[in-house]
Amino acid sequence: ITNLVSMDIAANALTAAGASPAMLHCIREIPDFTPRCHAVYINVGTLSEDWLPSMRAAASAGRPWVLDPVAAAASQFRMEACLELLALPPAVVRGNASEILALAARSDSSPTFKGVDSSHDSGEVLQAAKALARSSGTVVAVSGAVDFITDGEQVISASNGVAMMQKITATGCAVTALIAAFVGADPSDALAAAACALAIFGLAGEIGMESAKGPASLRMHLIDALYGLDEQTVTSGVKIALLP
Ligand SMILES: Nc1ncnc2c1ncn2[C@@H]1O[C@H](COP(=O)(O)OP(=O)(O)OP(=O)(O)O)[C@@H](O)[C@H]1O
Ligand SMILES: Cc1ncsc1CCO
Ligand SMILES: [Mg+2]
Repeated sequence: ITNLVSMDIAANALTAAGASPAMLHCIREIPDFTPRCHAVYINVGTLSEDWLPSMRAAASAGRPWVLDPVAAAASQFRMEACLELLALPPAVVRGNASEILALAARSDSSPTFKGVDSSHDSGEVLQAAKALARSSGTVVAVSGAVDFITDGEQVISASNGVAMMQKITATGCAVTALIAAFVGADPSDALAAAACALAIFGLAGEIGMESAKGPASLRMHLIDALYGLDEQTVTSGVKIALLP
């Protein structure tokens, strides 16, 4: 269940990576469909009163699930929805630095709020991410120039990616969808799944950037690169480290 802006890029990124996405958000369909998924992805980017009950039901369907708290501080309604969903709890929550900071502070009143874009660097909010992971019992992933992934104790950094990825709308939403696919593939280790998905998506961005002329062609080449990845390219290209 993802926002209307991200549906296309998220479904195409997932399909290119070998997953099998299906997007639906009608409350009448959730009880039949969701129990048959390997993993559920919920993204509040274009939240509405109609969709929230579907999100609740999908998050409670007993499948591993992943939350993208897009612009969590946009409104009181959205912050309360995010905190309610977080309590269900997801296997992973992935946001940009401002989103993770707002969730950790449970606050929708940041003076630096910039909508769906971040006004903080990922490294600045590492302590908030660890605190959020501990208080909600979930893996927290903060994206940025360096992605940080933590369960509240261990912290993994993933340093792949190119800055131009921020100029394509909904790349964050797409990488959270990929995290859900990786969690579906191995629900026993959400920390590793999230770190691998972020590193591999960033690597696809690096490879795509070799042929791109700007954001629109990067979007195309990133999806092509995801499709073309093989084990050798991944194992030699990912930059993942366990922080001391
Ligand atoms: N400066 C950067 N250098 C390298 N990679 C980056 C940089 N900024 C973001 N990325 C990568 O871009 C992807 C999207 O992260 P970002 O933090 O921009 O998400 P977001 O703000 O939630 O995006 P959106 O709301 O548009 O979906 C991630 O894979 C991240 O690693
Ligand atoms: C631009 C935008 N607005 C709501 S969701 C979204 C996609 C990036 O998060
Ligand atoms: Mg986002």
